[in-house]
Amino acid sequence: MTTPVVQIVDAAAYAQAVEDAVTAAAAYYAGGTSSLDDDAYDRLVRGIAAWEADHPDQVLSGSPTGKVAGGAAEGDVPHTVAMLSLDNVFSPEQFAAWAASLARRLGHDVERFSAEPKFDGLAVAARYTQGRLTRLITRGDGIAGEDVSHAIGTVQGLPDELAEPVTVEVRGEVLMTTVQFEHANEVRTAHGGQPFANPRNAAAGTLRAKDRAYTVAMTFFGYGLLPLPDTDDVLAERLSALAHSELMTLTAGLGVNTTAATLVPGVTAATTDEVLTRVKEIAALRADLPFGIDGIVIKADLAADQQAAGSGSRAPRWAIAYKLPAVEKITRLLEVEWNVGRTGIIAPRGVLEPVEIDGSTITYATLHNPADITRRDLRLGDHVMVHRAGDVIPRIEAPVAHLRTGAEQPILFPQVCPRCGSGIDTSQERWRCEQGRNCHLVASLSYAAGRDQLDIEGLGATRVVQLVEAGLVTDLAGLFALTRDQLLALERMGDTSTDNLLAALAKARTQPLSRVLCALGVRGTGRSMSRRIARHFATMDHIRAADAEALQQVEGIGPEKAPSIVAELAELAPLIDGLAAAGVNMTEPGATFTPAAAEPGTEGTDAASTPAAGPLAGMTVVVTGAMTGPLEQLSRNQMNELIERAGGRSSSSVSRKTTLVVAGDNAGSKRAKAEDLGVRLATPDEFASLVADHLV
Ligand SMILES: NC(=O)c1ccc[n+]([C@@H]2O[C@H](COP(=O)([O-])OP(=O)(O)OC[C@H]3O[C@@H](n4cnc5c(N)ncnc54)[C@H](O)[C@@H]3O)[C@@H](O)[C@H]2O)c1
Ligand SMILES: [Zn+2]
Repeated sequence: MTTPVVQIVDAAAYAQAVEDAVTAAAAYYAGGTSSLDDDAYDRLVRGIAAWEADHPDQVLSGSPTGKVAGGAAEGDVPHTVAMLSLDNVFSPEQFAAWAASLARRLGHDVERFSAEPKFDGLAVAARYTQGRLTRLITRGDGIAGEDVSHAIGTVQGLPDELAEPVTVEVRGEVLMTTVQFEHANEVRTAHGGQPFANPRNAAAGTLRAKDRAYTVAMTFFGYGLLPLPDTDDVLAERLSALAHSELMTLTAGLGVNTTAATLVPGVTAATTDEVLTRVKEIAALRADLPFGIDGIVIKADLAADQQAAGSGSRAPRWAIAYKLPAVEKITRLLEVEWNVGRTGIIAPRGVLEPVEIDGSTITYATLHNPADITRRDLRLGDHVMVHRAGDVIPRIEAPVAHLRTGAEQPILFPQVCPRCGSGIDTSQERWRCEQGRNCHLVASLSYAAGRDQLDIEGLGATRVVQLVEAGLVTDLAGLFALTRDQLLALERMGDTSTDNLLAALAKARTQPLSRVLCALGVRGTGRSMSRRIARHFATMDHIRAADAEALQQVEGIGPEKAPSIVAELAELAPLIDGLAAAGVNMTEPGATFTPAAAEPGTEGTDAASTPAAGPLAGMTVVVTGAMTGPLEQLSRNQMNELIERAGGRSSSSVSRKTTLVVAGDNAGSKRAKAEDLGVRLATPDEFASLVADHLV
């Protein structure tokens, strides 16, 4: 898996690319505030390298290629032995080619490899004098680094004192575990600071920061042990002769954290195949690790092989980084949705500008709870670092705060349950609908009682909650079994309200089939689809008898929707039976069912061609603007019902297929479009007289 490179077309583009890369690297190493994610940076640098390979005489001296830290970092504490970077491979083939070239250089196969995780943090050298930690130095440009000794004491795994009073340098990676990162951002934002975009940036920024009002913990993993000028000769000689794996055992023995303490300890391997097996194992465990890794480091284990191979100016020849696909990308947070789970938990979910991570396009990411959003100071429109590893649901790691423009908006939290409209229990971090598991029932009953469905006046959300909480209703059919006494026993239900509700329920029983069907809330059957189905099949029995193929006779139902409607109706069978038993109407007035012709798909089998009678027969009608006169009280849905009762088809957009546009007051673009296309226009009054016989 190789990430495609950025294509550089000419010298000007090359110069720009170099400038962009140097700026990004400087920001990255200085405080973790690059505007590029690693993948974007790596593609840029590979593009630069590709161009330089073709134009060796035009390489700019500022180019990041071939330099430690892209030439962007420096320092004034010289390293005793250069602290280099690593070359990369991305596939088994590239790894095999590297091993083969190393073997050629050595004159024999590598005696033994070591393989260990490549920690995604930053390299430091920790100098111990007679067992005491005296100095902490960054990698810098590889030759000299920056003194960050102020961080001593905040890095777990790097003891102040070793188990033995030896003078040595331990090299390794400082990082933040996921938990340390979340804590660091919480503390930081609580102090009015901006959150770090990811653990690596957080570690880089924290390690270099001096005089902060607060301290946050980091973690160290050692992967190198070498003598210092003051190390006694015996030890110095011993360290220079030990294999990498032996040095690691020694390091752990001195009390320093190493890979041995992780789920993915370093191992040795005799062959490249064994190495590749280990690479796969580590890759598979990546998502479960409590810290980030971006690859596997493979080293020639024996000191003799290392010494024979030597090092280049940027990287040793005896080690290679087998890079794993990037799991982090920067994208934008467009919206936050609030979804209600089965148990009533109201969970936020981020809607992202689609971004590809490791071959999948990511459009959503989990956000845990409202407190989490506040803690991380997330805003709508923010650039965010999105993390996705393995099959784990993508998560927003943090905002990329330094990319803010000021146009970002606060994320609004819901005031009521977004599904059923009840109150929200905010006493815990995870918000929950006060209805808990009943939330869904309250929502579906409220929907069924709505104006465009059964239109049950007096049955608002509050009353539904009351009925559900009193245990009087457990499904839609239960509404029709409510007795006068039961209702009277409820709080705030007097004689009048009770009678009104019972009358509204009696009226609801007589609603046309289209509205009953809509009230069931079958996915994919909103108002207009319910009307089309009801007009096509005329009775609930015909609908229930229809298979997926028969359902596809209805305009707008395709091969995907049909089976899911059939399945959902089958699931709803007991409820539909209950409604029928409660006396709810199951027929569509004015509609007759004509079974489809034997050959499906031929002329005359779709709903539109079911010969419809009425003044609007064969017409497609669009309503726009405010209705007046006899139509004034009608909702859009009721207007559409009227159109269909009168034999027409209702539509919401004007096209060449539109036959009539009913344009009321303040009709805007639809009216203009109708005029453009020469579609017939009618005022609400003209239309009312046209369909007078069908007005109820
Ligand atoms: N986003 C940006 O703008 C930006 C800018 C510059 C660099 N970067 C990123 O930094 C990386 C390149 O930086 P680099 O030169 O520091 O190299 P690197 O991180 O790819 O590899 C070398 C480093 O790996 C580390 N390492 C981790 N585990 C190790 C182990 N077990 N053994 C030995 N070394 C181990 C050491 O710190 C070593 O210096 C790239 O991934 C690049 O994307 C990003
Ligand atoms: Zn709810």
